[in-house]
Amino acid sequence: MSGLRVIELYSGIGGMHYALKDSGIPYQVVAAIDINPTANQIYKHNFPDTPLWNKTIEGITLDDFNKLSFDMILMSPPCQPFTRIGLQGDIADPRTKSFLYILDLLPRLCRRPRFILLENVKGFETSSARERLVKTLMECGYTYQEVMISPTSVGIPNSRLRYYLIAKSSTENFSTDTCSKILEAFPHSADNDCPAFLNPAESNPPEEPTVSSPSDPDACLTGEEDPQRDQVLYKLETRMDAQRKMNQNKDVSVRQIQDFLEPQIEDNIENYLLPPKTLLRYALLLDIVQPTCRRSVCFTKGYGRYVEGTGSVLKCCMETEMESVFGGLDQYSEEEKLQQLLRLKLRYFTPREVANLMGFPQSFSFPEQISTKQKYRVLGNSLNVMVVARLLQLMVS
Ligand SMILES: C[S@@+](CC[C@H](N)C(=O)[O-])C[C@H]1O[C@@H](n2cnc3c(N)ncnc32)[C@H](O)[C@@H]1O
Repeated sequence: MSGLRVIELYSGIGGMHYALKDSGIPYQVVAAIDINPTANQIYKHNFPDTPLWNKTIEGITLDDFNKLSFDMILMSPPCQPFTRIGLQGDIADPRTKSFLYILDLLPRLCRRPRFILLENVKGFETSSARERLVKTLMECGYTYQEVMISPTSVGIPNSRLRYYLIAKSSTENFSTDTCSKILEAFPHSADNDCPAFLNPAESNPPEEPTVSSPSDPDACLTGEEDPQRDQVLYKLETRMDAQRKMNQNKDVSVRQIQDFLEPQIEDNIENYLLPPKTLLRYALLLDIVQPTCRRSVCFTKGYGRYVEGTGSVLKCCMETEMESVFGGLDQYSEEEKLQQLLRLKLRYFTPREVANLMGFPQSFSFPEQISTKQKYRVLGNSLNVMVVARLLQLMVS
């Protein structure tokens, strides 16, 4: 196949571009489009030869899009309108405007792209934006498959459950079987009896998708059968939380955290140790992992600044047992408490390590002037490169 002409919308730091590279598909990114100056600096630093448009998507005319004559759209529209903890403004949120503009343009393009891949947060699957997307794709004669998947599916010890949609123009040679379910594993894997693509001719109009139990263990906290599930062991953790983490750590199909750590961090560790104030105030809320673990929670853009729910921290002292520190913590004075917590030697993952856990290659780097806070921020907005690479291969094959 000759190189596909690709447009990367909402390009950020180029997660989609790295996924394309990783997929082995011959390609040429003919335009990357984003309005974030920091993300754009990082993108330019890593892909100096790719045309990068610092423009709002809705400010680009149909004519300009036609001139690009592209075969593939890759896009991760802003997720804030769809996040479960957000206001869920959905299509009424101004941040969805550019996405609706793309849906409006698609039927009017002189030459529609052969492939479309979209990434978004869990929550998108029940949105009106998703309904409109699916409706537009069907009207334009695309076959598509939706997938909800986390990087643990590609052996990476990080939870980042995301919604993906892959679509191909029906002029391509595909299976005509239907599958309206949102898959929870890669299409055609042993876990699925669903075919890879949903054919518009045989499918029903878009409706509320069915998602069975979430594949992301961090999102799977029902366990109603266990009467002791809510009993707190230590560190605000219930028996069920502990069991879930233990099961994740036993899954040898997932690599260990230590494979993703920077080798020379000891020289620089002071910059990443959790400060005493954070330890004292938030110790019970931290998600703590150690190098031998096979799990970590999703790194968000607030990592390093906020503690709760922004990403795991690393216990560097292997000799100190968590239970020995957290067991009787509430009986100590503040000073004693701090001494206990310091024994764990807790630190943040470095931006490089977060990038590793998100599947970015070693060739990816940040320009010198980008601060640590900015690095965490743009990484938190990005995606898992290896998951997208796998979906691209499935879409194009
Ligand atoms: C979820 S992030 C995408 C991240 C990207 N896939 C990556 O790997 O870094 C969404 C991006 O969309 C950009 N964005 C939001 N609204 C936009 C618009 N109307 N036009 C262009 N870019 C926009 C933001 O600046 C942000 O970088």
